[in-house]
Amino acid sequence: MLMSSSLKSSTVRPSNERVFIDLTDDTDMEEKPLKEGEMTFVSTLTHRQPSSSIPNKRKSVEDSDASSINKFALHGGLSTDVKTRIKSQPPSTPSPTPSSKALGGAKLAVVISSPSANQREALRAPAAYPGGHEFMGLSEKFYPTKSVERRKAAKRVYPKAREVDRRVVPFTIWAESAPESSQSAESLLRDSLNKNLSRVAGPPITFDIDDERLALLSSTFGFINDYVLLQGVKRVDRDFNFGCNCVGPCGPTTCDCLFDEEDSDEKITTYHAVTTPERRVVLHPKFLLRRSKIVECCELCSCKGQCWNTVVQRGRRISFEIFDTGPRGFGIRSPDAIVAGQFIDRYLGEVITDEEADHREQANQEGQSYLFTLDWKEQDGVDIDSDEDSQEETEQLYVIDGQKFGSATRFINHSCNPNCKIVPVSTTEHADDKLYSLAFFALRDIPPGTELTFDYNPFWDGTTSVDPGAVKCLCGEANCRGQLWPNARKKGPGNNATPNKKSKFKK
Ligand SMILES: C[S@@+](CC[C@H](N)C(=O)[O-])C[C@H]1O[C@@H](n2cnc3c(N)ncnc32)[C@H](O)[C@@H]1O
Repeated sequence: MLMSSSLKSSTVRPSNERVFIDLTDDTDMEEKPLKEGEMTFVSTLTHRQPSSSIPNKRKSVEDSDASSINKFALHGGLSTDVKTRIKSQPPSTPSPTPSSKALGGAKLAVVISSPSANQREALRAPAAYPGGHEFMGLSEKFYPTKSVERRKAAKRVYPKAREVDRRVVPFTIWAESAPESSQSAESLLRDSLNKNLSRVAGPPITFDIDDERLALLSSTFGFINDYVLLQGVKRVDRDFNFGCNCVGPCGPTTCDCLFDEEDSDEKITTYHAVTTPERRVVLHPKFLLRRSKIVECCELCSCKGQCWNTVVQRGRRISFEIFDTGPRGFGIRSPDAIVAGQFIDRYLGEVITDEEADHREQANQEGQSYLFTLDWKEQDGVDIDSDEDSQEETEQLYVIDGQKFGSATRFINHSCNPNCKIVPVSTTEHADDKLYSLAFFALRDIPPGTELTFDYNPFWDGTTSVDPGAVKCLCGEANCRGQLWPNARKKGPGNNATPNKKSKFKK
């Protein structure tokens, strides 16, 4: 940690005294600053003694770059001013954490800014984030540091004041990477990103992006292994789930998990094996032309989820490289050869309600869009007007937001001549019509190093007039439609984004 170079303490403190180091640089504090010398053991950091359970005495930080970096480590992200500082100056050499002896027996507590709404969510669902609390840099214990929160606390509106527990949240970025003074802020952020990636399931994900942009990406995006369900999003009760009752091995045309062909009792085969050296199981060619959902076998099935009909749930098998496409932002390609029908990866992110997605979309009118509505069921031949539950269903749609957390597929750009498509897949939760996987499959053989793309508007009605308010398409294909979505509303890659939420997915 960074404070021992300025560690001056020699005074013996009573063992029950607690010393606070304040890594926030809130400017909304009204309290009188501590007098110089009141706390002698740290000089370059803000420090204070609590006069009650809510911290209220401090002097402002003389922020060093190292404290800024620490702030990043604690928050899992950077404020704009911190980004600027990191860009302009390298961090100073961090030093070891002061021992309790050096503190004269006093207990040490570190104060960080109150977590953001997203960080609070991560605290509630740590399992979904590789590294859990540590990745987010937070423990479940924290003090409110913003004056508005402290005022609420005074009125007992805020939950009981809490403190950061350093035993739960070590300063891992320092302890594990022990950066040299020559290590740039960018490379620290790169290390942090690599650490996040080391916890992501599957083959390697690498980058061909300059250090500065990679650092920014590292500070704004985190890779996850599964959906993160946010407020208002629930899975169906496990008791409602079910599996197949196949006698003997599940058959490619007989398994109960397969849907029937329209107007026939014949089952739709989902996957089949192809003769490659690895004998890959791929999406059946007929299925590439369908809009059907796939229901994979699961542990509740007679096969216990061990048969051929379990591809998406087994996870990604190909490596990715995220690279800079220039005008279309980051894109993604694989160093591996991909065969037609091969599973690529799932689209992941925070799962939010449709209402929350509308708020986020409003707030991000100009930015890139990572929202993806899970509206397959609504489009599954249901006559919305005559369905008595339709109102309820419409209100309860869920949306995946891959902006802050997601998988590498959140970097897949649109093309009017795409080489991938998305298929809705139920893996383990057969009864859950609202929450299922969005799985990318290759539409054709894709040579190594080719950018992966899909059609953001697969149910394009053929209109040739380009909406001037729409996001311009820069795919460069001969059949380019000129726009990503049919109108200025940008709700998501893959969603056709009309306000009445008509979807591309049809069974
Ligand atoms: C899901 S993101 C794709 C990854 C994104 N390029 C990035 O840098 O993170 C969707 C956004 O990428 C951009 N994009 C994707 N395909 C594009 C295309 N064909 N032409 C122009 N922009 C595109 C748009 O800004 C869109 O909102």
